[in-house]
Amino acid sequence: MNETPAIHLSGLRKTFGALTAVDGVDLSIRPGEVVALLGPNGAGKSTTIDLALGLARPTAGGVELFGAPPRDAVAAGRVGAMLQGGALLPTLTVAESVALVAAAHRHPLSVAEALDRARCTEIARQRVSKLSGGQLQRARFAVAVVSDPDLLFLDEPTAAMDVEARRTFWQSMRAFTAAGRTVVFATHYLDEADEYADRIVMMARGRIVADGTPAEVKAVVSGRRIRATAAFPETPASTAALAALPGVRSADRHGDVLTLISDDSDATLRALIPTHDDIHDIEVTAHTMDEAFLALTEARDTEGALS
Ligand SMILES: Nc1ncnc2c1ncn2[C@@H]1O[C@H](COP(=O)(O)OP(=O)(O)OP(=O)(O)O)[C@@H](O)[C@H]1O
Repeated sequence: MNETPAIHLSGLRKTFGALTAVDGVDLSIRPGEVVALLGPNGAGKSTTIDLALGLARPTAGGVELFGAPPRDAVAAGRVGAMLQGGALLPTLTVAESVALVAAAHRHPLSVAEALDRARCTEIARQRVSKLSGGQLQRARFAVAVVSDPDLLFLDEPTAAMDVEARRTFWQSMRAFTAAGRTVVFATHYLDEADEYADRIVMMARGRIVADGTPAEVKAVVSGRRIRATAAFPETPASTAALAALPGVRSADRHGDVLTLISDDSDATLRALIPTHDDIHDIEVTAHTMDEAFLALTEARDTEGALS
């Protein structure tokens, strides 16, 4: 394929003193892809976005947007962004904020069109200082799309929104991406990434630990933890028998407390209960995202990237 990528990051690194925030990221995103950057706090998502936009200088490695340095793509109005720290002037109305940014671009949308796309028409005359968290995010989205960009970066766009506001936000995003634009959004939420992205790039500790379709990435992180209290004696043979149950990835026992990590908790429980009638207080929980990221980071450290 010889299409120029919308985003090309190669060997990207960023250190802050002794801390490595981005640790050798290679990533190519095609025009039209909607990509979620998924990861826990401190994974390096915001720093990667800042580097991609040319707002921070990499310690090593390179960034190209549409085959050119970020500043060229930004100057050409091809890139929009909604960043975590991006403030709007509190005394302006929403419409004035959008108009101000539109004036800085060569081929902007009309203010009315940008407000409409961001579902901001009814709050157009409100002052920024009076907006709720969700309204403020919509206003920031209107500002990000007024240049009619081909590529949009969104850093945790729904952070301050309730469920309804999130739904409205993603509807306007769908309308934006239906026209073939490229979107990269950072999020902590697997469900949000699953529902709205074509591709999920998972980051942990500054690195990419998984990269694939939502179905592929969900399969990697969807393990369940089964915890139970066991009365039977702890022997190597009893632990090995637990580890051999269907779906079990690992079996661990500390005193009476048994912990199984399973890829198929239903199958594991169906086999466990008939053969172990002396266990009780069974509890099944989803892996937390942090546990999944940790497991992936450790797997990558020992086996190479899971992608
Ligand atoms: N300007 C800075 N100076 C020093 N350290 C920084 C700076 N910016 C980020 N960091 C550190 O780099 C690491 C990565 O931060 P980053 O904000 O990129 O992560 P993130 O994945 O976006 O996290 P979050 O989801 O909390 O926004 C963190 O440990 C953070 O404290």
